[in-house]
Amino acid sequence: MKIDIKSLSYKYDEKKVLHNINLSFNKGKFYGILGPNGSGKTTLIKLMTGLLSKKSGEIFVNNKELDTMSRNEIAKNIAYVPQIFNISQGFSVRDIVLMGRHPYIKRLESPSLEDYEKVEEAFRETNLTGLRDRFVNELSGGETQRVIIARALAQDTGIIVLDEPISQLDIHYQHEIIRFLKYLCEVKGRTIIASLHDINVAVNYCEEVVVMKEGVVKAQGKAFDVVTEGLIEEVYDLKVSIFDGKGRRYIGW
Ligand SMILES: Nc1ncnc2c1ncn2[C@@H]1O[C@H](COP(=O)(O)OP(=O)(O)OP(=O)(O)O)[C@@H](O)[C@H]1O
Repeated sequence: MKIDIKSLSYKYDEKKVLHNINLSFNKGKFYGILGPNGSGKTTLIKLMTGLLSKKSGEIFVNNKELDTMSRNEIAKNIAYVPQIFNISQGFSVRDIVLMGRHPYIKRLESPSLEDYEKVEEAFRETNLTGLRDRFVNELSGGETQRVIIARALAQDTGIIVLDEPISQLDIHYQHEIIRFLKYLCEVKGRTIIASLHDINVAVNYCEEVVVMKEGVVKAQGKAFDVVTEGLIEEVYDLKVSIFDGKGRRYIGW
């Protein structure tokens, strides 16, 4: 399960926001996309999940051009966890997670036994079993984020793309979600791509990072190799110090 991006550029009306992006995301790895506000992370994510249609360049999902894939086909390959999830009143946790099965349920048909089993599995994996009958608009931010991740799991895709999955969470839930994403890569072989604002999390948990600035990929590769004091200063315009200890790397300012 992989995504290959070749010579991708994008503009909103006349404003060019991505410039000649070339990237590959490979099976079973956890990728972090870093970069300052407005550097193009969300735009890139929306293009690779088919939410925005590209204007130049190529995006391949498992060697198939994204443009040639139906919405359903994309949804069977890539699950998307958005940055902001507006939940309509009146949906239970179970309703939302079952929505992950939509690509598999034929029009006018009811969910199958397999659909319900996938939903139950997603509940178990995200520790949501006890919350399944609650209304989603009555949950905390951390619980809501877990519900959206559970929906992505129920979608049963090889690739999960998340836009800032932990930026609204306290450190307990940040840790829980990041560890869970790592487990999905290492144990379940999923490809995880997440935009992240926390450089410390990206460096210590992601196998590879992509660092963007003003719509350009400034660096990509193994997190420990790529994230240097010089690169952070160049990209974020901020002097930082990097410390190593107990097998971890800390970026301080
Ligand atoms: N719908 C839109 N119409 C016009 N310009 C947009 C639109 N969405 C984003 N932009 C612009 O595109 C650029 C990239 O935005 P994008 O949201 O992709 O960045 P980002 O790295 O995800 O930012 P953040 O970290 O703040 O979420 C910014 O200059 C932004 O103002």
